[in-house]
Amino acid sequence: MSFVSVTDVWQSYDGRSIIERVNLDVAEGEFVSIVGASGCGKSTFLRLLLADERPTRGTIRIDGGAPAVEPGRERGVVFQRYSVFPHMSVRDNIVAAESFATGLGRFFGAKLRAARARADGTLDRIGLAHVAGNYPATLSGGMQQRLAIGQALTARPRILLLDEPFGALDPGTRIAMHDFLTELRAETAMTVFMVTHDLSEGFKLGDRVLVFDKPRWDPDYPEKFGATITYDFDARDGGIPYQRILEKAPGLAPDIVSDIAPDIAGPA
Ligand SMILES: Nc1ncnc2c1ncn2[C@@H]1O[C@H](COP(=O)(O)OP(=O)(O)OP(=O)(O)O)[C@@H](O)[C@H]1O
Repeated sequence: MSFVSVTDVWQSYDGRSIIERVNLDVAEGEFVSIVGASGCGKSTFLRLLLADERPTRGTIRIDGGAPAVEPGRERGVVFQRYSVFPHMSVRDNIVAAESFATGLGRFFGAKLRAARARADGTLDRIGLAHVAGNYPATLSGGMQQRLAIGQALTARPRILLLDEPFGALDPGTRIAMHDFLTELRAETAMTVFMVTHDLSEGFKLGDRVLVFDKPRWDPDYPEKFGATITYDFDARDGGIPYQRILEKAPGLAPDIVSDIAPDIAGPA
């Protein structure tokens, strides 16, 4: 049985169709990468999974039920820009995230001490124990993003939603973060949805790579039709080498290829 089930989902804003006819079944523990041209509705799709918004049409089911409005234990989320609290120490960032995600309110006394001990366990796991007392501003970009992932994991969510989590990092840090995420995934068996602008990253980390694109196009009214999943590639065991994706998907729009994989795009 699928763990996340998306059936005929549409989303429009003020009559502008953003995504349409999206159908998807994801098993628990799968890692799903999402790519597509800028503005095609990838973040919108994540917000629907997060239940930040309700779809204009269609249904989303997580483990057979409607997604809870409060992400809490079910879903954790990480965005491209660091979402850490700058005025709190690294340890207190984890404590605050836990109290927020679990809806338990601020911790005091023995509960605070216990939460700090749990936070230290999380920091150990994400390699930040040595900077537990520091403020986030003293950390590198990669460390801040690890902290953001640590925050998302405090409530032990079953689904992790990542919106271009490594987009702001330099290439070396990015590769270190790939290793970190791969290890974390092996430990937790989480289901992951990751939006990325990098096809090679999508294939490296994902079990599947979904491409969002507009299959219908009205030149007089470009906003008439929304994007949907036009390809669902198997990326398990490395899948097809991403460089050869055009052999498998000759219909992949050139503007998408030049956006997500400029190294294999043909001349403009
Ligand atoms: N709440 C909203 N109200 C109105 N329009 C919105 C809203 N949220 C998103 N949009 C519009 O929907 C479109 C899709 O946005 P979205 O951020 O989902 O695209 P994206 O594929 O994630 O883009 P990018 O790759 O650039 O991050 C954009 O044109 C955006 O302006």
